[in-house]
Amino acid sequence: MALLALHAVSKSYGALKVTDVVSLSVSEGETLGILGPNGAGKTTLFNLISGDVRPDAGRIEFQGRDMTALAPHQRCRLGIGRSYQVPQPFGAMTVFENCVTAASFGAGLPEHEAYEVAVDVLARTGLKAQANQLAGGLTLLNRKRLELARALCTRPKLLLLDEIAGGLTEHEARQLVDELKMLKAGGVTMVWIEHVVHALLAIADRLVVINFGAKLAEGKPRAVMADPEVQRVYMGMEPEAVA
Ligand SMILES: Nc1ncnc2c1ncn2[C@@H]1O[C@H](COP(=O)(O)OP(=O)(O)OP(=O)(O)O)[C@@H](O)[C@H]1O
Repeated sequence: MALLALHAVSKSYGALKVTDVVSLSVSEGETLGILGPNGAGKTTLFNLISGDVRPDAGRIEFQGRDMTALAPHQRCRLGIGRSYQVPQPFGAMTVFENCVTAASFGAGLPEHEAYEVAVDVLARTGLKAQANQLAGGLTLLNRKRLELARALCTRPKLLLLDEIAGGLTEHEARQLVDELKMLKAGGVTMVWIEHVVHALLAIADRLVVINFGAKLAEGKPRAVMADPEVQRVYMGMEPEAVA
């Protein structure tokens, strides 16, 4: 049974069909990469999965259960954690407080357990030394790490990562990929939207390419990147990554 399954999901904003009859599934333990040009509808797909946006048509299942009508906090409790493209920490709180808040309200943990989860997650995301810093003063890499940490504190079975490597230097992106590889080795199922193709290729088991709201290609990463249609769509974007 798939951990997550989308069945013919559609979403329009006025005349703009942003998600066009998309079906896809994610297996337990898998890392699925999602690629697509700007405005293709990738973040909307995450919004549909996390419940921030309701579909006009179609069905979304998690662990075999229809969750199409559930609110975002209910989906979070079921085990869907997400990071946002633009990090959204509570800037006036410390890194640790941000994590405890995510564990308390996202996962619904009692205080002492939320503290334990926060300590564990900070160690796993390389943020232990920054635990008492205000989130608003972090570097971009650490803001990205905190975005990841806050999602992990909700104890997700499925982790949705939205352009978490965006804006990072090569070296920083490599560090982040190493941390994600450790999470993957620990059994976390991930769906990762990313424009930094080489980062995605370093970890994804499978790729889906979205264009104009619909699936353009799907399969093993190397085969998808060698697809002439995918290369055409990416031409001028990251040509070296598809060579
Ligand atoms: N709430 C909304 N109201 C109207 N249009 C929207 C809304 N949300 C998204 N859109 C439009 O839907 C399209 C897809 O947006 P989306 O953010 O899903 O794309 P994306 O593939 O994630 O893009 P990027 O790679 O630039 O982040 C865009 O044209 C966007 O302007």
